[in-house]
Amino acid sequence: MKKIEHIGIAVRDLEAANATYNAVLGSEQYKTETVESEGVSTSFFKIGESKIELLAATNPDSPIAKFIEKRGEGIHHIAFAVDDIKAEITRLEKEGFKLINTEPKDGADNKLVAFMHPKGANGVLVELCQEKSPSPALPEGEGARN
Ligand SMILES: CC[C@@H](C(=O)O)C(=O)SCCNC(=O)CCNC(=O)[C@H](O)C(C)(C)COP(=O)(O)OP(=O)(O)OC[C@H]1O[C@@H](n2cnc3c(N)ncnc32)[C@H](O)[C@@H]1OP(=O)(O)O
Ligand SMILES: [Co+2]
Repeated sequence: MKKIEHIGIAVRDLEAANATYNAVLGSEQYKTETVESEGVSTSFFKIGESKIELLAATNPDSPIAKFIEKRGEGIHHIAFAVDDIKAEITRLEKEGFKLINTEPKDGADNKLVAFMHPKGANGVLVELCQEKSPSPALPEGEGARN
């Protein structure tokens, strides 16, 4: 694992939290994105080589809605950057850790993601994050309409 890619913070009101973290970090979010498959709306702030990801629920069954109901707002997960997410999943499973999803799935900010259950990681939900490779460039002339 290479670095902390982001820290996820569960919030009730994304716009209000954006204003708070704008003031705390002295910079604006560089991106907002809804990932409906995860039931979240997110915004991202750069902080050195890492990021803060604010997460608000988009529906009552969202993991963020459940988390806030049980524990209130706060740190929800830590995401580590990896080069090869499938290899990391295999390595962690061999070490005896329980992965919530063993097939990488689409996350926010152009990433493939997988989660480790908090029960196996001292109460911390761990996310693995791999940058998606850019789509291969089309040969010259292909893809143009005229
Ligand atoms: C935007 C996409 C992506 C990105 O690109 O960055 C994201 O970050 S998406 C983030 C949202 N998605 C997820 O969190 C997916 C992974 N999470 C899950 O699959 C579930 O939330 C869970 C971790 C398996 C828990 O689900 P469930 O068992 O249904 O919830 P419970 O409420 O019953 O909790 C059981 C147990 O686990 C504790 N818990 C829940 N969430 C967390 C957490 N984030 N950190 C630590 N502990 C957590 C919860 O308190 C319960 O504990 P006990 O009460 O002691 O049993
Ligand atoms: Co995340």
